[in-house]
Amino acid sequence: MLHWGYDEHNGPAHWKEVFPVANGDRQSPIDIKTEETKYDPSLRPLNPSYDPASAKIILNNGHSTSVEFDDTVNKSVLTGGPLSGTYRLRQIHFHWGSNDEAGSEHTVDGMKYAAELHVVHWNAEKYSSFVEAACQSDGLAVMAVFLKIGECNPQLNKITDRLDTIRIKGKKALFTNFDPSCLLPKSLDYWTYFGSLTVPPLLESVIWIVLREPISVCSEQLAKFRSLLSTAEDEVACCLLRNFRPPQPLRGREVRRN
Ligand SMILES: CCN[C@H]1CN(CCOC)S(=O)(=O)c2sc(S(N)(=O)=O)cc21
Ligand SMILES: [Zn+2]
Repeated sequence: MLHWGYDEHNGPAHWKEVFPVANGDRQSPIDIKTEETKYDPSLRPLNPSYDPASAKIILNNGHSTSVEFDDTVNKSVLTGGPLSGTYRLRQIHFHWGSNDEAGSEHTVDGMKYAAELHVVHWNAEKYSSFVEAACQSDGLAVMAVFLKIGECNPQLNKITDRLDTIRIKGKKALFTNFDPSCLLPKSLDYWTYFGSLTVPPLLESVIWIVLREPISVCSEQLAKFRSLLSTAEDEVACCLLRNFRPPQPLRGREVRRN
């Protein structure tokens, strides 16, 4: 396998050839069987607190589009929920499919949403860098938000309207004055479980916080994500039509809810 991706020859079924942890016992995403989730009274309300000035750039890394934040200080953080300590906002990115019927990474009782937003944070209280945190079992906290096909989402336009300036892999553009809270649903009720990155290196260092209420997205907005290229300037252009990993075995893990 050359470089990992989402095509037939380098997609999720091949990742174990280079990243053996792909067959580990705390891999993500998972299918959330709602009847088997366990209410946990010790779970606290989620407390995202983001400063729009932390937003820096919007980027196409060939696998997704991300907004990168200044994580050199505790300006934009997530506390509460299942977390002990302060997790610092690093970046947000999206996963989508080649059609509106699939695209989310987590599924709920087997149901796929059209796309999924990931808000990535790292444990800046215990670890001195993102890279160090990414190798620790409690190093990362990713909040997942489902995107349900329906009305166009005006907040999402802040991102989709900029994608034509970063079509080619590696392209980035200034992107500031953006608070990702504008992409969160009304309710911050969630499921939580211990898992991994859903992209190589698939590190088993993520506390997943999956919001139960979806936000909306329309077909036209999804089409803009699919028009991003997974290829660089000097390569034959190839659209990033899908970039979701399918659900992985639960291996006895518990999914708790607040
Ligand atoms: C487009 C973002 N690609 C990845 C970039 N980083 C990986 C670097 O590993 C040391 S990261 O840790 O910020 C994350 S978390 C993540 S997922 N789908 O599990 O939430 C994907 C990525
Ligand atoms: Zn992701």
